[in-house]
Amino acid sequence: MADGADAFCLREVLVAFTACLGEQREVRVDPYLAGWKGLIRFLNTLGTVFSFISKDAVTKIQILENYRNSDQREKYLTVQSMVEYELANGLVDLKKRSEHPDSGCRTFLRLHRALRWLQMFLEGLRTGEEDSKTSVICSEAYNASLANYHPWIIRKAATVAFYVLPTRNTFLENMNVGTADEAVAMLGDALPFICKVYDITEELYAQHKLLDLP
Ligand SMILES: CCCCCCCCCCCCC/C=C/[C@@H](O)[C@H](COP(=O)(O)O)NC(=O)CCCCCCCCCCCCCCC
Repeated sequence: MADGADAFCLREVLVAFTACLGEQREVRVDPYLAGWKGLIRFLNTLGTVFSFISKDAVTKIQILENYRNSDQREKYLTVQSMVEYELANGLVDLKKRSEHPDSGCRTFLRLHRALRWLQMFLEGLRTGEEDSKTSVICSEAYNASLANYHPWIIRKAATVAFYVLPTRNTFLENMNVGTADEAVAMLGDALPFICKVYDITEELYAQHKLLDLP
C-alpha cells in the first residue's frame, strides 16, 4: 500500500471514533462518518471481492453526508439531535419503508449495527494468537452481529469474501502504525471509545424503540 495522503492509517480512524464523543454523551455525526470513510479506504485495498460491501457502506455514508450538507445540517450534528428532529417531524418510516425510505435514523442504524461487528472484530484481532486466521476472527464477529440482519445471499457472499483476508499479523502490519504489537496496543487504547459510542447509540435507539427500523 502506498504511503500517499490517502493511505489507510489505523490511528486516524481510531482518533475519529474517539472524537465522536461529546461531553454530554452526545455522539457527533461528522467524526463518525470520517471514521467509516477511513475504514472503507482500507477495505478497498483488500480487493474487489469486498466492493459490494464498500458500495453499500458508501451509499449510506453519502445519505448522511447529504443531510449534513442540507439546510437542516444543524439537526444532524449529533445522533441525539437527528433522532429528536426526525421523530418530531414524522420523518421516519417506523413500520415499513414508504415515504421516508432513507431517513437519517434508519441509515445510521445500519452503520451502528456494523459498528458492533467492528468492535468485535477489532477485539478478536487484539486478543488473537499471532498466527490466527483473520477470516475466522472476521466471520465469528460477523455471525455474532451483522449476520442476524442479513438475508442468506448476503451472508454467503460475505463469508466467501472473508476467505481472502491475510493472517492476523500481516493484517495488523497493514494498518500503518508500526509493528503488530504496536497496532494491538493502539487497539487496546481505542476500543473503549468505540464501545462507548456503540453503547450510547444503542441506548438511545432502544429508548425510542428504533432498533428494528425497516
Ligand atoms: C476486514 C474485512 C471486512 C469485512 C466487512 C464485514 C462486514 C460485512 C458486511 C456485509 C454487508 C454486505 C453489503 C450489503 C448490505 C446491506 O444489505 C445491509 C442492509 O442495508 P439495507 O437495509 O439498506 O438493505 N447493509 C448493512 O448492513 C451495512 C453494512 C455496512 C458494512 C460496513 C463494513 C465496513 C468494513 C470496513 C472494514 C475495515 C476493517 C479495518 C479494520 C481496522
